[in-house]
Amino acid sequence: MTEPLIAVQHLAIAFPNNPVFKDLNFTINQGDFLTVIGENGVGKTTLIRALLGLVKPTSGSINYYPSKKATKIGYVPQFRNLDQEYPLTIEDFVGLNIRGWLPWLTKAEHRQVNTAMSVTNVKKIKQRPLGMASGGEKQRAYLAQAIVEEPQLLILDESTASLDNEMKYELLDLVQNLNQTSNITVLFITHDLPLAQKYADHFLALRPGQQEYGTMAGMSIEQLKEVSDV
Ligand SMILES: Nc1ncnc2c1ncn2[C@@H]1O[C@H](COP(=O)(O)OP(=O)(O)OP(=O)(O)O)[C@@H](O)[C@H]1O
Repeated sequence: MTEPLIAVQHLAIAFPNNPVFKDLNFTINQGDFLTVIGENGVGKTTLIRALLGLVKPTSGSINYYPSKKATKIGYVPQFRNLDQEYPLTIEDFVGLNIRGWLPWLTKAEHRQVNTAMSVTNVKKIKQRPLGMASGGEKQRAYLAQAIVEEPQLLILDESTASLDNEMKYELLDLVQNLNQTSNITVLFITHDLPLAQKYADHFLALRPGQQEYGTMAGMSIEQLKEVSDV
C-alpha cells in the first residue's frame, strides 16, 4: 500500500513581484522515485528550500508523515569541483553529517559511516582527501554523506549535472539501489530527461504558473519535453 511521505497542498510562494508558485499540489509517497523537471527559474530550488523549511509559504501547506521531526532529509548538491587542497578525507567528510551529542564519533556512528561508504563504493578510497578524488568519486562521497543518517527522503539537486555520462548512470544506479533495497524515497531534480525517464517512477513537471504530476510509465522523452518545456 502506498503511504504518503510529504503532501504539498495549494502551495503558494511569492518573492517581491515574483509569484513563483500559486497553487502547487502533489504528494511524494514512501518509496517513490520522483523527478522534478522544468526550465531555469521555474522554482525547483525554491521548492526544495520550502521542503527543507528554509522558505515560508505565502499560503498552502506542506505536511510530513508521520511528522516533520521524524522525516529526515538527505541532500546531494550539484557537482562543483572542490579545491584540490580540500583536506578532509572521504571518511571524515561522510562523518560530518552525523549530528551526535559527542564531538567525536561513537562506535555505532563509525559503523553508520562505514555502511554509507560501502553502499556508495567509496570505502576503498576512504583515506583519500576529498579534493583529490575524481568527479564521480566526489559525488559518491556527497551521496554517502547524505545517507549516513538514514534519511527517509533523499534530494538530488541537479547532482548529475557536469558529470560525464558514465558517472551519471553509476551515481543513479546507486541511488536506484538505495531506493529499491532501503526504501529511501528519492526526489531527483534534473534537466536531463533521458535520466529522469530511466530512473524515476513519477514526474512533477513545472512550468510558470502550471504543474503536471503523473506516473512515468509510458512517458516518452518527447512527452516529457512537452510537459516540462525543458
Ligand atoms: N531569495 C529570493 N529572493 C527573490 N527572488 C528569488 C529568491 N530565490 C529565488 N528567486 C526567484 O524565484 C524564481 C525561481 O528560482 P529558483 O532558483 O527556484 O528556480 P530554479 O527552477 O531552481 O532555476 P534553475 O534551474 O536555474 O536552478 C526565480 O525567478 C528567482 O530569481
